[in-house]
Amino acid sequence: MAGKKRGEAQLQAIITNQSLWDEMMLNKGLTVIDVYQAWCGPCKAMQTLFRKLKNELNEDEILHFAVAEADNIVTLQPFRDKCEPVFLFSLNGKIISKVKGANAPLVNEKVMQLINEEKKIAVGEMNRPQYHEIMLADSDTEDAGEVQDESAEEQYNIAIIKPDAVLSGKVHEIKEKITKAGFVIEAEDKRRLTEDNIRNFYSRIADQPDFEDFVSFMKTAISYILVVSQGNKKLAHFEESESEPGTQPGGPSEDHHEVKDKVTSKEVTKRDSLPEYLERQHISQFCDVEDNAINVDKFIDTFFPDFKKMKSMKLEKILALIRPSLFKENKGKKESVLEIIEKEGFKILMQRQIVLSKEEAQTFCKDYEKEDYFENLIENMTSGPSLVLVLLGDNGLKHWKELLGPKSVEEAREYAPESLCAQFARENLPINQLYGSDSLETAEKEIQYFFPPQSTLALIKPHVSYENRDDILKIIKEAGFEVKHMKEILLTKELADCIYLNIRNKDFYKDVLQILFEGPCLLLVLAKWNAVSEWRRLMGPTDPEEARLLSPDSIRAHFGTSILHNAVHGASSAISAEETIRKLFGELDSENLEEN
Ligand SMILES: Nc1ncnc2c1ncn2[C@@H]1O[C@H](COP(=O)(O)OP(=O)(O)OP(=O)(O)O)[C@@H](O)[C@H]1O
Repeated sequence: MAGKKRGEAQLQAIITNQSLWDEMMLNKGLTVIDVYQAWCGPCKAMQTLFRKLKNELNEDEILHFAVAEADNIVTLQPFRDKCEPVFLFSLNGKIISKVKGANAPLVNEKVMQLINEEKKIAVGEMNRPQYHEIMLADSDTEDAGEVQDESAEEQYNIAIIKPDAVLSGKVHEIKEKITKAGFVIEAEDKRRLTEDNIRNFYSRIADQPDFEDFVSFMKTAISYILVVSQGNKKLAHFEESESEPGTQPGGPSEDHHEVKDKVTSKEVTKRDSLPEYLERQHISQFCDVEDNAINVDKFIDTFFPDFKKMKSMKLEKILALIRPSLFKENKGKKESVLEIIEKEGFKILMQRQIVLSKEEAQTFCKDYEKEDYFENLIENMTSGPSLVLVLLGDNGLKHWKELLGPKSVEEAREYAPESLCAQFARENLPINQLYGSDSLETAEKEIQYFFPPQSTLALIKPHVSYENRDDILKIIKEAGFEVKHMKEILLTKELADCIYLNIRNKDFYKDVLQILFEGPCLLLVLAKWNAVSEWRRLMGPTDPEEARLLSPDSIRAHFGTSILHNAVHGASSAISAEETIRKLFGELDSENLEEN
C-alpha cells in the first residue's frame, strides 16, 4: 500500500505529500483516511477503532487505513487549519463519503457497510452501487459526523410481509418499526401473491427441499408488499434502547468510550441495511427483503408499474374552486373550465358542488376582507353553488397558480391576458373567478374541510377468482379509495347476519348465505370522501344484467354473473358501515369511524 514504511506492520499508511496521495488513490477497495493538521497530528482516539476493524474484518486486500497531512497535499487544501478531525472514505480511488468529528460509531458503520458491500459485489450477490464522488469542502453547514453519502440514485428494497404476519395482525407493528428507524415506505400494496410472483421473488431459495410447501403457504392469503428506501440519513437514528446489547456499531469495547461519549442521538445516522435492521429487531421471519438493485428494479416494475413515473414527478394535490357565477355560466360550455383543467394535465380526484354559508365564505375570502368589494364578494360566493375540486398534478401547486394568473382582474388583463383570471373575468367582481390553495399545507386543510374522509365496508364475494379480485382492487384504488384494512375470512352465520342485516327476512337470504359460504370472502375497509355512496356507485346496480345496461363501467357489470353472484357488497349507510366495520375488524378502525 502506498506510503507504508518498509517492514513495518503499521495500521495506517502515512501520506505526507501529493504523490503519495495519488498513489494511495490506486488502492483497491476501501481506504479510510484520517485527514490531520501537522500541528495537532492524527486522531489517536480513532486508531483503536481502526485496529479493531482491521483485526476483526481481516480484509487487508480491500480495507486500508491512512493518515494524510492536509498542509502538504493540494487535494486536501479545503481542510487546512481546521481543528476538527475529518475522515474520508475512498472507494477504489473515489472519495465517496466524509465524516467530520471523531465519531467512532459512524465511521464504524460506514466501514462495515462499505466492506460488506464490497464482499457481496465480489461474489456476485450485489451490483456495485453508483456512488458519486463528493466535493472536498469543509462546509460549515454540515452537522458534525454527517455522512456525505451521495448515491446517484435512491436505493430501494422490496419487503414482503408474509401471510402469517398479516393474519396475526403484525403489519402495523412491522411498518412502524421500519419507519421509526428512518426508512421510508415509498409505496405499498396488499394482495395475494400469484405463484409466478412467489417463484420469482424467492428464486434464490428455490432449491430448498420445502420450497413447494413454502410456495403453497405464500399463496394462502394476502401479503403486504412494500418499497422501502433508506430515507433521510440525517433524520434516521435508532433508538438505542431497542438494540441488542453488544450489537451497537462501535461495540461494547471499552476502547471506544473516549469517542463514543461525543455521539449525540442527533449525530447517529442509520447504521443497518433494511435486512440487518429487521434481523436485529427479530422481525425478519415475518418480512422478507430483496435488496439486489437489479432484482428490486424488476419487482418494482411487477408490483408497482407506475412507481418510477410517479417518482420522477412531483405530484401535488391542491384544492381549486370555481366561484358561483362562473360555475353557473360555464356549465355545458364547449371549452369549459373543467376541460381546460384536464387538458393541462390535472387529474380531478374529487369534486362537489357546495353552497357556502356566509361564515364559510368569509373565512374562504379572508384575503379580501379589507377591500371595498368584500360584501359584494361574500354575497356572490353565497349566491349559489361553487364547484370545489381536488386536483392532482405534476408540480400541481405552482402549475395551478400559473394557470390562474394574478388575483386581480386588472392586473391579469394587463400582465397575463392568457391566464384563467383574465379569460373568465366577470364585470361585477374585480377578482379571479377561480381559486387555488396558496400552499400545500393550506391545500391539505382545505381538502380535509371540503372532503372529509369516510370509511365504508366492502366485500368481494367468494365466487370471484383471485385474478378478478386483483382487478377489482385495482379499480378501487384507481377510483381514489384508500384500502385501509383488508382481510380474507370464511364468514360465519353471525357475521353474515351482521353484514346483511337488511335482508335477513327475505326469501332469497338463504341463497345469499349459500353463496357467501362457498369460500373465503375478502373484506375491505375503504376510505374516501363520501365513501359509502361512492362505493355503491362503483359497484353498480344489484343485478349484473341491469348493471350492464345502466352502468356498464361498474364492477358488477364486469364481474357479476347473476343477481346472487354479483361479485361485491357494500354497506348501505354510514351507520351500518360503522357497525359492521367494528364487528368485523374489531377496534382496528375505531379511530376513524367518527368520520362517518
Ligand atoms: N331478488 C333477489 N333475488 C336473489 N338475490 C337477491 C335479490 N335481491 C338481492 N339479492 C342478493 O342479496 C344481496 C343483498 O341485497 P340488497 O337488496 O341489499 O342489494 P344491494 O344493496 O345492491 O347489495 P349488497 O347489499 O350486497 O351491497 C344482493 O347483493 C344480491 O346478491
